[in-house]
Amino acid sequence: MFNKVLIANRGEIAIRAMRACRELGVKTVAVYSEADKNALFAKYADEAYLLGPAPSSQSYLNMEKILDVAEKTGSEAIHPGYGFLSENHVFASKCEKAGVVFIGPPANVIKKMGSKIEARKTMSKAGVPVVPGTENAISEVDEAAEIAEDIGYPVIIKASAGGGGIGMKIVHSREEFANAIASIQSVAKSAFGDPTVFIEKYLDEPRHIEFQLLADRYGNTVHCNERECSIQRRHQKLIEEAPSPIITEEMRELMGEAAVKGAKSIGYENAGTMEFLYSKGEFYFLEMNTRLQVEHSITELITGLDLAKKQLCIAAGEELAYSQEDIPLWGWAIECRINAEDPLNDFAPSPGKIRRYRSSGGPGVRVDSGVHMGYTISPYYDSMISKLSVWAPTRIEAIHRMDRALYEYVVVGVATNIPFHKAVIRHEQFLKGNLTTHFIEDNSIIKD
Ligand SMILES: Nc1ncc2cc(-c3cccc4ccccc34)c(N3CC[C@@H](N)C3)nc2n1
Ligand SMILES: [Ca+2]
Repeated sequence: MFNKVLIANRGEIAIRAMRACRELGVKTVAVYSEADKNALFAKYADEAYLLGPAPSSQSYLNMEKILDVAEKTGSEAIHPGYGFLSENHVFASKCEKAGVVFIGPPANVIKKMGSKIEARKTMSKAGVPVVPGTENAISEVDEAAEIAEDIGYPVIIKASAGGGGIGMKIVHSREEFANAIASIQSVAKSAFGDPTVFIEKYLDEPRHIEFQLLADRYGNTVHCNERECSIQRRHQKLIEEAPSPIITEEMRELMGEAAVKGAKSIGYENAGTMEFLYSKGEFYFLEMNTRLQVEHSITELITGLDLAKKQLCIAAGEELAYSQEDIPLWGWAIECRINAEDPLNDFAPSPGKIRRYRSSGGPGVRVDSGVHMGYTISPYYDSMISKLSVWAPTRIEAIHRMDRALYEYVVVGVATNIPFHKAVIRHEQFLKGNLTTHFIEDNSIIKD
């Protein structure tokens, strides 16, 4: 096991990684920006170093500075968290070259899964169902139009380098096609510096079901069940649950097997998530995330696993001491992302100083937070205050528990989306488990 690990992130995920290190007796090094000099994570670490000014490009994305601190402090490994450099294959290979262990998959695997076209092709070859669509990048518009005809409208055009829903456009007819391709290519070019696009059959009302994976460096790979992430708003996940109300035992086995098969086919290592679209009893590979995700907490709650510790153990060369049968699924977990956003002002970020703060507690409640009383939420980063997760033996009990936990949560000084979560968790469609990706707009839940 490592003696010292640098956490190249901030907020709740930095504390999450540091908690895992502390339990393993590993020393921790924090790196922070000017805006985070009073942040909890910087205090929690054994050592903390200033990276630079608040803008991410001058701090949490500054690869050289981070590697410099790792070298100076004798950190043997770097935990990238999520966001920032966590799926940056250039950074992962710089770590490898610098002799610092990047806690995640090998750089070439990150690179491969970062291209949606490459990922689709690889998964299709491995026998994982993919959405019907183009095999390769679109080059000629006319040829692409032919393919769209074969697929059958509506189709969706996606940027290969895209993620989180940026660079997607639904096309309903031939007439719209040419303009749609051109607009996505220019969006992709400006957003990702890569105009490559591809086409898929548009699945109506899909559910977003993702499988948590764990793989060691010796080929042992298991899945840790699924998470339902369909309650999204503008591609930002808001409420997640594990397991999914729609996935049966049989379907879980089929999708889990596909996820493991796909991960093995690319030589996956460490924690990862395979995202599927689920529609009319069929599932299709959507994309693979080569990092630990925000919502990993609910998987930990229903399995008893500590995924962050597993990441450290795997990166340190330990074998995964589990076979698939050893991974339990017990009870039900729900997570609400508590953000400093104003639901009555189109969820606009609401940075500022937290004057009163009392997080929820009691039976079956877990709060992963990076803030504290008196902390000022910065406009430079995402507006997450915390992840509020609950566990209970059944879904309905988990819903009642989340309702109670939301009632207890006190944040004064910034607007939060707590009222929004209260409305969703009480909504009859939610109670019934009717969670399509159109849930929010279909149910105009925005009002307080
Ligand atoms: N072929 C095909 N058909 C329907 C889709 C619908 C969506 C989608 C669109 C809007 C919200 C969503 C929420 C959860 C899951 C998927 C969606 C979608 N994506 C891809 C990125 C993800 N954040 C949203 N891809 C799709 N692909
Ligand atoms: Ca992704």
